[in-house]
Amino acid sequence: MVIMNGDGDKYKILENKGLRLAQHIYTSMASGKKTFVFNEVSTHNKTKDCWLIIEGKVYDVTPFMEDHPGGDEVLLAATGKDATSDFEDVGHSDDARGMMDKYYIGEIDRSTVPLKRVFIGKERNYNPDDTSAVIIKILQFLVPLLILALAFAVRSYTKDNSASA
Ligand code: HEM
Repeated sequence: MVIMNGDGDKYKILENKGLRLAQHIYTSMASGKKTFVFNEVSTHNKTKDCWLIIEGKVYDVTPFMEDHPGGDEVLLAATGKDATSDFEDVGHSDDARGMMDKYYIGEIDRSTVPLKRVFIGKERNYNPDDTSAVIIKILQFLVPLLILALAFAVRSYTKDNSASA
């Protein structure tokens, strides 16, 4: 099953021992550059050696760290994971996106990226034609009516009896 979040990102839902995991589906195409595995990219997480994964591509932003307008700390904090949503959430300009090519070093092997847990809500068995719910509603009216009718019957029975006595 494939779902889409509010930002238009697509996720493939995988079931694993009752746990639902969502794997980000990237729209970018492989480009013939080197393909890295996640563990390799993750080791580049220092001030003088910083690689990022954004939309399925790997960027070596080491030379850009000092000049990054958002600071080097945010870049470091975005290492060791898929930084796509971090990058998107900031709302980077077209200029910023244009700069990315300079730092692009290859693709990430998507199957090696740890799955991200996303909350997709509880499944509800909502059924507008739920007959049991309709029966309960009818019973809610009928039961008090039956009790009332029974009370009247008992009352008129005892009245008749006392009148004939
Ligand atoms: C190759 C990767 C990146 C490039 C080339 C880049 C470039 C830029 C540029 C040019 C700006 C100035 C504002 C703009 O033009 O949008 C900026 C701002 C910023 N960036 Fe990045 N960025 C990158 C990755 C990231 C990542 C992964 C984060 C993590 C959250 C991040 C966080 C920020 C923040 C917080 C600002 C400051 C926004 C503000 O104060 O308005 N950037 N970036």
